[in-house]
Amino acid sequence: MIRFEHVSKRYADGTTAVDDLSFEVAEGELVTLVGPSGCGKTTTMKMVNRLIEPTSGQIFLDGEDIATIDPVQLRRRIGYVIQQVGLFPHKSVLENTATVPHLLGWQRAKARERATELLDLVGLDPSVYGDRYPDQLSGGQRQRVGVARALAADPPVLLMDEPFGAVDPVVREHLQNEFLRLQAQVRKTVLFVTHDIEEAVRLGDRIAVYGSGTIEQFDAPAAVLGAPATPYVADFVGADRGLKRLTVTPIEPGDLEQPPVVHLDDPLPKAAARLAAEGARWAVVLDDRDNLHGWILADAALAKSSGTVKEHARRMEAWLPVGSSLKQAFSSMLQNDAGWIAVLDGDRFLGVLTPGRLHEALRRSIDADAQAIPRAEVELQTIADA
Ligand SMILES: Nc1ncnc2c1ncn2[C@@H]1O[C@H](COP(=O)(O)OP(=O)(O)OP(=O)(O)O)[C@@H](O)[C@H]1O
Repeated sequence: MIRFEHVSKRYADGTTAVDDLSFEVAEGELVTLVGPSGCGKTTTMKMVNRLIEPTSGQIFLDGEDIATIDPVQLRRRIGYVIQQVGLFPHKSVLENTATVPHLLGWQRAKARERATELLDLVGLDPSVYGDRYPDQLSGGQRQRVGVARALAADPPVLLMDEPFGAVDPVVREHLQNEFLRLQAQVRKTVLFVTHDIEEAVRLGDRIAVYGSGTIEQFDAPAAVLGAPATPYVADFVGADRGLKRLTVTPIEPGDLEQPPVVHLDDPLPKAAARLAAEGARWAVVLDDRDNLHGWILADAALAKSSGTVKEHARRMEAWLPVGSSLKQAFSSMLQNDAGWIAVLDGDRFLGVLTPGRLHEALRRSIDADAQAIPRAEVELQTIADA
């Protein structure tokens, strides 16, 4: 979809910002460009929408050399989101979002309809925020409007230059999650610039790690973390690779524990007997369709009580869909102050992830990469057998 062939950019003062760069981004792929300040990420990105012209080399969009496309036409095919969102201060949120459809000559009603749909998509209720002005929004909300505006004309390509760089870490994580959900729906071809390796790992299907004007490694996040191509990359991704790996390691069904399960309509003595038989302190409570309801704690009174599990069950807030990252699991445990979290496939209960199992999954993932085999095939050695 986007292809760089031997692209270099030398500025008038002699600075070589980008040096003989060749790489390709597939359709629907999200590639993050990451590296320290001044390594040429922004220059790379701005050459795609011709805000900067290369000194040599060619860039192709969908097979077409962009040097042959009129820059205005080109930019209509490319959404652009930057850190200082650049919303028009005197236009409402809805009008800001409808900017490109207006420029493209869409009818007013159709442009407003599209803008409304997009605000919804980025998680801003149009009936609440549509008529506000940018200075009546938080930083995170302004960034969402920026994303909505960039998507308004449904361009196949999105360029995002540190779009979440100016918000605090909590809002940033929210925006990243929302953006991932959005991208799963809209599947744009995205180039995303960041200097934060954690963000690059979290969002990228692949990551381009920049050295000085060149790409040192272009690979899937797990490969960049697990097998850095050069000492420079190893240094850049940092010593706490194990922690970052939490971000890219999904929860798999094999990671889960199977605690005792009781149902909402079970009589309490039956539930108590179940817990006693398994020597468990708690059980997971499912409803009659085997969907997660919550959990129940073993206590002495349970066996003697009449009634059903329903009256004693507690709601479970800490749950995640299978495939979520171990990092999400870890933060959900911390946020909910829970010793375990339930893992679901749709509504179906699959099992629970405990801190011990989380740690094992992480070690398996590291060992699997070292041995280049699937995670499920790794046998963990304990200190005793080592
Ligand atoms: N107009 C310009 N004239 C001269 N040098 C420039 C110009 N724009 C950028 N540079 C230089 O080119 C190099 C690459 O800049 P670029 O903005 O692409 O880096 P970056 O990786 O995006 O950095 P940051 O993360 O700080 O935004 C830097 O050394 C920068 O100083």
